[in-house]
Amino acid sequence: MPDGLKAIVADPGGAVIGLDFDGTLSPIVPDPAAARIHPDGPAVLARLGELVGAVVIVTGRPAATAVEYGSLAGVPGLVVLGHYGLERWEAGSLTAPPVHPGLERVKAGLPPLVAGLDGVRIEDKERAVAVHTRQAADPQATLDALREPVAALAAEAGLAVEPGKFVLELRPPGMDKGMALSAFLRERAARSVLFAGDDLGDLAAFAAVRASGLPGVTVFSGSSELDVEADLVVDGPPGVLGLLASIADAVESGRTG
Ligand SMILES: O=P(O)(O)OC[C@H]1O[C@H](O[C@H]2O[C@H](CO)[C@@H](O)[C@H](O)[C@H]2O)[C@H](O)[C@@H](O)[C@@H]1O
Repeated sequence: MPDGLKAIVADPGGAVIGLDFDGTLSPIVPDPAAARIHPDGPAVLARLGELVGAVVIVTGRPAATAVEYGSLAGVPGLVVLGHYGLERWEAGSLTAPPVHPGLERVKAGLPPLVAGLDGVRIEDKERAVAVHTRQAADPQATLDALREPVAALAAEAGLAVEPGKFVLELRPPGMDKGMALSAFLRERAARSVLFAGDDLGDLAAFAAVRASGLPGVTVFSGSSELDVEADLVVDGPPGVLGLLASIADAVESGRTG
């Protein structure tokens, strides 16, 4: 067992368990609106929420969408940091900054830019917009063709481009999953940390785990789409949830044994 996991099990009250949503708790599907948490997810997270210091989901989704698609409203103590940390959902309440003024510009500019590109989908997330190519005949070539014009539009609007699995997101700059996780670790005075993710946007959170100076574990939710170095590599959402359940088992057996 990696040292970070041993620290979590030995002192669960000081542990922060950070989790990405899409590709980590929810299997990747062609239509972003059809994504739902793995069936074991809500029960495993509810169990873990009773055992550790905090469970926090750090996602590119709006926080309320992750709560809805994850059936997560009943998870004890859960915090959801949406839009890469711009939004915070906790105990049923959402706090979020005003919508970035550049969003209007990109919402108007994107449809003509993708017109004629079959299978390209625009996801309007209110505080960000995502351009998806997963449903195009050649998702990678379509994504590559869009990189430059999307970057130019984002720059005009004062927005950042966040690349991911067959997606380019245009979102407000100045925040990422690493900054969000680091601030949360300080807020909770964490004594250990685990972060599980599957995509490029999660790398900042992996770096934050390493920079925290805490006993920590990075967990990559593996698939054929991306290869990333982490302390542990598991097989997609079932693998992540299996790992979380085994942490809960170990904590509980430490209490009784
Ligand atoms: O930070 P996350 O929770 O991983 O969210 C990142 C983006 O995930 C979603 O897109 C990804 O999942 C879709 C559903 O499985 C898939 O169709 C798409 O190809 C993936 O890129 C979501 O739609 C975005 O809004 C999230 O920001």
